[in-house]
Amino acid sequence: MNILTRMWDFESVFTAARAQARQACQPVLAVLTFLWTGRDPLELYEQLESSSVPCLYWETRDPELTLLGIGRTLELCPDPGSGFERVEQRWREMTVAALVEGSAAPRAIGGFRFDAEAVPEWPWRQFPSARLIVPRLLLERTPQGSLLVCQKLIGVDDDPIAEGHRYRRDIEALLGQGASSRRQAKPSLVQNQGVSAGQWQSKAEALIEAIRKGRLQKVVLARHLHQTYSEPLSPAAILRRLRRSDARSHLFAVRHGDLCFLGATPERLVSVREGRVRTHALAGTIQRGDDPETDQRLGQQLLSSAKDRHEHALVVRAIRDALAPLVEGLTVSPKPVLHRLPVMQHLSTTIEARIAGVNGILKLVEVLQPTPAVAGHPKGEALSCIRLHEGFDRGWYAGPLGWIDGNGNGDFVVALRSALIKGRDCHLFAGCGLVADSVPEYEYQETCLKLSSMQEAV
Ligand SMILES: C=C(O[C@@H]1C=C(C(=O)O)C=C[C@H]1O)C(=O)O
Repeated sequence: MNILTRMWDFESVFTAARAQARQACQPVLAVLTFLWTGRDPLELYEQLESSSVPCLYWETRDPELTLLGIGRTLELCPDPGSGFERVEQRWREMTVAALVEGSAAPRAIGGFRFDAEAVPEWPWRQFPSARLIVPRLLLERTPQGSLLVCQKLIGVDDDPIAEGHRYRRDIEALLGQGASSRRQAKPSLVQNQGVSAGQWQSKAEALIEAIRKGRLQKVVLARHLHQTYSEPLSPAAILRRLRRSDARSHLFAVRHGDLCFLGATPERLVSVREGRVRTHALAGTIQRGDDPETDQRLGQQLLSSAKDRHEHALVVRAIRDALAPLVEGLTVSPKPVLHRLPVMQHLSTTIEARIAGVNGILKLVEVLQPTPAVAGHPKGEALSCIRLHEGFDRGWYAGPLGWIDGNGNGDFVVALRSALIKGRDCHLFAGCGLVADSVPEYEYQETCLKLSSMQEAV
């Protein structure tokens, strides 16, 4: 049984928030925190799978943090054309004026499409282009313990007593959720659709030719597989399998109606904690070996591959150049190291800095996204190439996904090794960087490797 070890008085906090809202003539965000002991947030996520409440799941490594957002008190959406800056400003104003009871700062979670300028197409048409949600209830778990955070925007005409009752009822319902009983057997694959290896490789060949002619230096060409399974798919069961198979990647799931976008990505776009900015360039890939010697040899091969080092260096340079005007004390590790995952290994270079001036994490996300690791270089040419030649809408695949809090902290990953799920349908995405020395056949094999971790888990 879960225990709320301290019960705040919702009604008096909401009454105070309403008084504040009336004085300011605008709604005030009230945030109340309780200690929470008990169930794994992923189990709760599974319980909520059949409900229609918006749900967001997030589980990162280094540092370890699990978030389960349930419901929505408000949504922050970038206005078309104004980028993330307005959103950041709105969030800052709202959190400065928030009434916070307890230790947790207000927090919003969400993500954005890979390409804000491309028109959403099937299978993404029903999925929002951008969505930063301030969840009504937020479970936060760190190695230090768990908290239940209640976030409510109180307007000048709200009834604090009725709102308080509503929260109590919702928390009781959450506490009353029984342990999961339906451990689903893996459904079997019925249909698999996507462009053939030959078609994809000819496309890659044409793009490599364009690179050789100097039209651009790198482009990331992706694949979209549409699979149909024998039974409706359970995002929670997939997350559970991903968590078991890959201890290094960051898990995420965003549900919208009957669609769920989820995955386990190895790539962090950027994190900010107490002003400290951390990111890495992740590009250059080779498979893992079946035994330690082969594994070691393959790792060395990747580290000494001129083609992969070039592909990687473009990413390092672009991240450094994008961050430089917004940070101070920028440091880049002198050379890449191996980032080892269960079926493949990547080159990774750590980049760190301190945030400068009034810049916030959304500003950093805006200038970084998409990096050449997932788009190419130069950015404009690479995006045009993708729009023209890739042949499908990436939607949220390879886009930024993460959270921001009221203390200026935040963490965004690049939504790779991911899938969009709807009932029995599963859309899988994976890509790879093409440079002048790329060989289409090897690149195709690389996309198969990248698709395999998610395919295994579905
Ligand atoms: C584009 C993907 O991965 C990216 C491309 C990589 C590469 O080309 O070597 C490596 C890691 C990621 O930055 C993907 O997983 O779909």
